[in-house]
Amino acid sequence: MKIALNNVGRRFNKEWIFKNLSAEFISGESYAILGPNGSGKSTLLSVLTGSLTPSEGEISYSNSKEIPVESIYKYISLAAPYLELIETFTLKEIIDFHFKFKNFAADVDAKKLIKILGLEKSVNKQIKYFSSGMKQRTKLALACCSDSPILFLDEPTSNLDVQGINWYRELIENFTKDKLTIIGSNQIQEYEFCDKQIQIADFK
Ligand SMILES: Nc1ncnc2c1ncn2[C@@H]1O[C@H](COP(=O)(O)OP(=O)(O)OP(=O)(O)O)[C@@H](O)[C@H]1O
Repeated sequence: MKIALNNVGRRFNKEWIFKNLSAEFISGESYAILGPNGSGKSTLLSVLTGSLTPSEGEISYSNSKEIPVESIYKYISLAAPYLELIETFTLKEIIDFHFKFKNFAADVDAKKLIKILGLEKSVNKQIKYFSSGMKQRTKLALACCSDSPILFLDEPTSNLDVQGINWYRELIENFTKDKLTIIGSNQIQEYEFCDKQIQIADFK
C-alpha cells in the first residue's frame, strides 16, 4: 500500500496551512506528522484519509493498482479526538457495530478485544458512562484491531495516564507490524518509535 503526495497544499480561505508537500507513505513503515497546536497536523491527516481535498497538487493511493480516493476509506482505520463513539451503545454493541464494517485483525475477536481493553466488567456499560481514558482506549483498540492496511492515529494518547500510554505502546507493537501507520502528534511518547517524521513547519 502506498500513498503519494505530489506538491500538495491546503488552504482555508486565504491562509495556507501547508504547501509544496511531496512525500511517499509505504506499508510496513510508520510516520509521525509533527507540529505545535494549530500547525496543520489534523488538516494533513484529513487530506491523507481522503476526507479533505488538497487545494493544490495531487494525492494518489495504490497497492498493486491505483485506488480511487472515493474508495480509500475501505482501507483505512482512524482514531481521532473528533471522531466520537456512539454514546448510547454499550461496549459490546459498539464492537459488534464497528465490525459490521471492518474485519478483525488476525487472531482477534470480540472477546479478545475486550480482554485487550481490560474492560471485561464494562461490556454492558453504555459508552456515555465511560471515563475519557476508557473511551480513548476503546477508540484505539477498534482502530488497531481492525485488519485495515492503513492506520491513522491523531493525538493517540490524549486522556491516557502513564499506564494507558504503556498499554498504547503495546497495542502499537502487536498490531501495526505490516501496516502503513501515520500518527499526528506533538508528544514524544506517541511517536518516538516511528520510522519517519514530517514537520508541518517545513511546508509553510
Ligand atoms: N474547516 C476549517 N476552516 C477554516 N480553518 C480551519 C479549518 N480547519 C482547520 N482550520 C485551521 O487550520 C489550522 C490548522 O488546524 P489543525 O487542526 O490542522 O491543526 P493541528 O496541528 O492538528 O492542531 P492541534 O494540535 O491543536 O490539534 C488552524 O489555524 C485552524 O484554525
